[in-house]
Amino acid sequence: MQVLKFGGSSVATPDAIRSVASILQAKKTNEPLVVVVSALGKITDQLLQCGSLAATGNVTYKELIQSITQRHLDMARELVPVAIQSSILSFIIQQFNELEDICNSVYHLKELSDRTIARILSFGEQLSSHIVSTYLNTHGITNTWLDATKHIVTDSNYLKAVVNFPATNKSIQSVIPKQSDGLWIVPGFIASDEEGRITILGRGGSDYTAAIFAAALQASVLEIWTDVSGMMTADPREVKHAKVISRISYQEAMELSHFGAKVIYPPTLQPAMQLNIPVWIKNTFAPEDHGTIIESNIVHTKGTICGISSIANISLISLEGSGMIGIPGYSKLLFETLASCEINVILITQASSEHSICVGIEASIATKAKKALDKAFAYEINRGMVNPIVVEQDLSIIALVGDNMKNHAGTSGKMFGALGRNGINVRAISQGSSERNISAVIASADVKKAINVLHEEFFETTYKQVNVFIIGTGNVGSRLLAQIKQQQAYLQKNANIQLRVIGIANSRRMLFEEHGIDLNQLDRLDSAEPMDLQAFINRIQTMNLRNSVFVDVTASNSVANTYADLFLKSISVVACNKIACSSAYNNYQHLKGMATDRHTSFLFETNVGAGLPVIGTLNDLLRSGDAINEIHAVLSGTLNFVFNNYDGTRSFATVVKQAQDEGYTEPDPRLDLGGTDVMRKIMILAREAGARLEMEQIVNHSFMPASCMEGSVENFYSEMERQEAHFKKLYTEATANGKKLKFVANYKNGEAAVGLQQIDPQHDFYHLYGKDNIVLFYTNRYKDQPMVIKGAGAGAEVTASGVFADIIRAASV
Ligand SMILES: NC(=O)C1=CN([C@@H]2O[C@H](COP(=O)(O)OP(=O)(O)OC[C@H]3O[C@@H](n4cnc5c(N)ncnc54)[C@H](O)[C@@H]3O)[C@@H](O)[C@H]2O)C=CC1
Ligand SMILES: N[C@@H](CC=O)C(=O)O
Repeated sequence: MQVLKFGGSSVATPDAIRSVASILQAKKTNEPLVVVVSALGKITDQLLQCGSLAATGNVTYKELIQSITQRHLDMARELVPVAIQSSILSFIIQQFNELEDICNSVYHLKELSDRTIARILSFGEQLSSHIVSTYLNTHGITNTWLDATKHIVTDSNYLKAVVNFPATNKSIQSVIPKQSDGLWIVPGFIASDEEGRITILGRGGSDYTAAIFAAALQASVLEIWTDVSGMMTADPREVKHAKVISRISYQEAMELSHFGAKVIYPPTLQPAMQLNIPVWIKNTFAPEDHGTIIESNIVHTKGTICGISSIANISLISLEGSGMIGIPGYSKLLFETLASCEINVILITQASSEHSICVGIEASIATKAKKALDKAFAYEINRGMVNPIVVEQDLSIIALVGDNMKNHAGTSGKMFGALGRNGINVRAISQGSSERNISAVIASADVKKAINVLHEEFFETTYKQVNVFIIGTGNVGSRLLAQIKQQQAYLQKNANIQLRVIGIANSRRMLFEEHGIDLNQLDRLDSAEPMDLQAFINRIQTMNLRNSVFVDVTASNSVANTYADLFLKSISVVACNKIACSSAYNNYQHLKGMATDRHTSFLFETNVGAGLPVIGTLNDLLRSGDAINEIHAVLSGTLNFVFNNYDGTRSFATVVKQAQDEGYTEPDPRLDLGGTDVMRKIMILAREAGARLEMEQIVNHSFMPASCMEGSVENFYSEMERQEAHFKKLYTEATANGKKLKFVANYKNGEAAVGLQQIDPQHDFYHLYGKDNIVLFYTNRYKDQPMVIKGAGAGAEVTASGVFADIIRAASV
């Protein structure tokens, strides 16, 4: 014996009913089949509306009945051959005449009792089951229509009737023999009381009918056919990569369904569950899909949780006060008051300090609850023993569900770690002793992000999604975008990172694409909306995507000033812009502190030495217990290039211009030539090493004539031409001494200085070619021979790759 139930969507259209027929045909079983049918999709709501309109004196119920009649007639005409249509058509018309008579009475009496509602609603299943039965009979699938109202016996609670199981089981067993190959079509949802008055079985009623038949007949399986391929690991409208759960226990299904997975309403499956009858969720429109089997004793081989669910529109009600500690009776009064107002409590937490009790309830009844509780606790509130009730709004519950969580350490750590890293504040937590569910109350605005974060953490072993927002598409930014484009597929395949660029901006335009910008179509930026920095930041925050990384590839002060707002939302920042880290020490520390507090990344490896691993190495030394005592370095790629290439045959200005054209200089090359860029870098290293250093404290022995540094960049170049003799003299003197010119930065004992030096051939800095940088770290462990880091220290390609590495580091946290 098998029982199958087809829901409203499975019988909503003629094609859907044809699919039902194919499914039944494919069964080819010798077992008896009972097929329970819901009303055509949306009909139950419309029938209810007919009753309500009539009861409120609104005559449009007649038009609504007309259109419902038409839908059923059209359905029958399309499905049943013309020659034999007349009997089903007259049945439909007769049923709707009856419905109209009932609604007319409601209209005249302006009275709509529960009994009448039950009667009105019963037409939906009566009609759909007759149409299905007739269609099947006329297409070679012989069946018997069985009136559920004659066999399911209930009390007279018309809208949520309670089944009399002994009478019902006996009646069903008497009409359906266990040993047969018959097929019965049964209307779901409807029953009758002992006087034969129609009753309905409440929410999920057709599932209940099916479960009642399955239990009465001790079916081998109960199949629930619907329009999705089973219960999923998360709501697929929220989580793109949600997967169907192939097997799940009854208890897990209960928990998941309670928390919003609307595929089934498990309480209605209770009769089948009590007898351990497996319940199989299948898709009428994709019958080849496996679906979900709900049964007992599931052994999950993978993972500790089977799904993630959520409930929206929650309010938290808090009862708090020092007068509660150690005094029994507060929770009794709280829950009694809520119960007396028929307020359902969805979640409960109480701290072991007994100082507060917090309950989650439906938001729509929060005001009613507060009023009732303030009244109930008026005495205690007036005496200051407890505070007036606090209601927090705009909240939702998210829950992890899984039998395997029991006695399995680490699930909640993983859950809250992932939420924390993404800046999702948890307002309340609840875990029952069954350890099958961990629930957290969070802001509704964070729900989508939270579910995705958790889904990724627990289910998506394939890859982690990282959402990147880049400002700056110049010299370095354009190379960064090219490198990301080249590596996206590689990262997904080899590093399990799906790196999506969601926003790009420069000083003129900004472009967003929630599902990732196609990096082959970057010219779209030229016609995108005008750049507005605040709007760009707001957009990142409101998109609220998980694993968001902001990348600053500008040299802009205003962009650097946005980092704090980003950290507030736990968004990681990667910057090659040096302004933030070389700003006032307090600001630098504040930003680093914020990033740490928010468990997010602030990475700026390229601030010193471009793509060279300078800051990372320094931090590794410190983390492993070493201390930086001295730093000696050549930190300007531009100046090293200039002094390596200037020999008096071309003007100094021409060589500087070449450095700029090759992408080594700052957007404003005067910062390189005047030494500011090197001052920033040595200060950043000193700060990272633990020194509290400001720019004003660094001594700069500048070699630039003051006149070159005044006015515009144009003036800078023309004045350098005029001062050629000065640069030639510097060069000639050094060469005459057998030395090379290097712009050197030194740090020792909390003091730093930068300046041009003549370097002799024995020095580590002498053989430093092209645009290379070199850094010598003298530490407690590297006393005599320093740790040396050397290599290309400027250039768009290497800098972009350093930024890219920081993005991947931020993504890998
Ligand atoms: N070139 C190199 O070797 C290295 C450069 N860097 C740093 O990289 C950063 C970028 O350098 P480049 O790409 O050479 O500069 P660039 O001048 O070529 O590009 C700067 C980009 O930032 C955009 N931008 C500037 N201000 C903006 C604002 N307020 N809002 C939106 N967009 C804005 C510009 O439109 C442009 O797209 C600089 O901070 C530099 O210090 C760091 C290490 C090495
Ligand atoms: N302009 C800088 C680039 C790297 O920070 C340099 O020349 O070193």
